[in-house]
Amino acid sequence: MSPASAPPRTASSSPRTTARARSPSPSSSSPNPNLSADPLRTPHPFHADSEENGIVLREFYPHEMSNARARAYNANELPRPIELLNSALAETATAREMIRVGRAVVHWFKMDLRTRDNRALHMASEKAREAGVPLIALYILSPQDFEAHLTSPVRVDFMLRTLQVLKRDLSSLDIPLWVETVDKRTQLPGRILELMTDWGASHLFANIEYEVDELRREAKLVRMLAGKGIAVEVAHDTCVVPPGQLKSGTGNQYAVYTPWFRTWIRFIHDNPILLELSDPPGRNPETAREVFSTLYDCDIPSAPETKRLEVDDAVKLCALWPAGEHEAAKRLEKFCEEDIGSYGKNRNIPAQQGTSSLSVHFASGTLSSRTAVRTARDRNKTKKLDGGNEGIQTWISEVAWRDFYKHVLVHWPYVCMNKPFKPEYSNIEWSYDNQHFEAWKKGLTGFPIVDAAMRQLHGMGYMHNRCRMIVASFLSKDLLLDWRMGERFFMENLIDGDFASNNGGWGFAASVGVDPQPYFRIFNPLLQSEKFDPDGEYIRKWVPELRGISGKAIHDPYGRGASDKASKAGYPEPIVDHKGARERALAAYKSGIERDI
Ligand SMILES: Cc1cc2nc3c(=O)[nH]c(=O)nc-3n(C[C@H](O)[C@H](O)[C@H](O)COP(=O)(O)OP(=O)(O)OC[C@H]3O[C@@H](n4cnc5c(N)ncnc54)[C@H](O)[C@@H]3O)c2cc1C
Repeated sequence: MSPASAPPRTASSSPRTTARARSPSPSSSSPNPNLSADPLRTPHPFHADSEENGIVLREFYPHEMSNARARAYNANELPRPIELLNSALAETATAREMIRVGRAVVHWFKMDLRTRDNRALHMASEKAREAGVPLIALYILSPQDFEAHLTSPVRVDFMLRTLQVLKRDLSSLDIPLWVETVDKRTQLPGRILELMTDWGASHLFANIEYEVDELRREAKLVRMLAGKGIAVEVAHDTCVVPPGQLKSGTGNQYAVYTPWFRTWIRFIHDNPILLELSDPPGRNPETAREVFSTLYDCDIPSAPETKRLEVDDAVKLCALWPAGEHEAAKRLEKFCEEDIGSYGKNRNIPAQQGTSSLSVHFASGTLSSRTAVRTARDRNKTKKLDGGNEGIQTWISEVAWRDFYKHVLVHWPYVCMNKPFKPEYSNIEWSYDNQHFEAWKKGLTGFPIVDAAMRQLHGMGYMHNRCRMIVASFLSKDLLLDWRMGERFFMENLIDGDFASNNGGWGFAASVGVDPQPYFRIFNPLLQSEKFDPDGEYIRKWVPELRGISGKAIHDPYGRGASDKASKAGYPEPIVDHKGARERALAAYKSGIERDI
């Protein structure tokens, strides 16, 4: 669910909270900053200026980890958070085995908000069934976690709507869903212990979340509860292949996708159980409603104030993104029925509905990637993931990216600490030009494809993958802005915000992640626009100022003889010259990487 955490911010920068700043109307005048203007150089939170105990201090936690500490992880000199959890499980294994089932078994829902094909929920249900006791479902809402993890208001709204669906589904099986808000995130383990004790429950089941905070918290919880005679049992669920399973020929974790993907496929072929789907929970014993009567009419809370949507936005988003696992299943079915065959051809064209739009469901756990891969595979004429229909193969390879970035996060946990994958990339000198950042955020850069994409984000809480790459490359290469500002802004605004995928995507586009290619991977926004939005359909949809411009000028109105129309409509001139910006970026990357540290 989250990276290493940050403390609550004073104000939400989300465009859709009740205190939001609206996207400009087509006719409104824009700041239109350009490179020659004197830029505002207000210090930004990511602008480091002091160092203490090897950690670069920044205004907001998480601090960037020092290069020395990151290298210590790479040299296997520091235990990774997953290892802390594994040690806690190993050390308590005997004690946990001896714990007899109490009056109930509990499943703790986190980012796995579904009943179907949910590994830990299935284990919990089986445990309860074998012992003939009720299963209780628990969800703990932590506003501090939302702040710390930069969860967007659209995402919070989606999760709360999903909880309503989940509550109904569980209730139809006589399983109560107890939802509680915990003010301070540090109180969460203690509160779980209190609830388990009150309910007389002996076993807590949960799926593993792979972010640093969560792994550390779960390791503590396993030990703390074992000491009180309560067993915590965890399951790998969110990835098709659990992190840590795939090693290169030299026994190392892969940092490059293509060889990793080949091994991922082979591993699944060798372990078909990975695509076996778990049954949903069974019905609770009839006595459950009597014994735990107070747990059945628990209300789903509304969003914390800083994460609340305006009413009109809430209505719009509810229609755009219907919540819950049934919607996910319907969407998956429709995509596999109608679109997957042409996915390879259409997936890069943002004006088309060529992709599945399932990321919101993966991120909230209303759909498992196992179910997705299995469903797609079952449509194919072969059981091999790398054979048969090309569209199916390509889509499965995209779902695999999600696994890949989680594997990366688990092995190199310092990417959670605002750290580039290669420590030496920390030396690149970024810009903190606020006018540029504002223009990028608002979709007023004067680069139509960039502006369309940013406005899609504001309008839908979502952006097409091709456009995510374009705007991320534009921010980090053309504007040379610190990529972490963009990464954060995405998390604060995406409905499918997922730490590992977002961090991986930004790492790819800004060349600070695994397999960085700074000297080759600099997107030309104009060429991208012409190639992937050839008729300008996507641009016209999201940038109404440009609707009156026809032909190729849509991609570059000021460079292609449509200046009058564009400026009359209030559309800004380009804030940078791409060619010059490219040279500047190359020089900055080169000098940063080569600087000795
Ligand atoms: C800068 C940047 C930031 C991103 N941030 C996120 C994020 O916060 N959350 C998120 O889920 N995805 C993120 N992505 C990946 C990708 O853009 C989205 O997953 C995709 O656009 C979702 O649309 P879809 O469901 O229609 O995808 P489809 O094309 O239908 O793909 C199916 C699924 O495969 C997975 N997938 C596809 N491409 C990627 C990828 N490049 N990386 C990881 N998983 C992938 C997703 O789970 C997606 O739902 C980011 C990409 C970039 C370049």
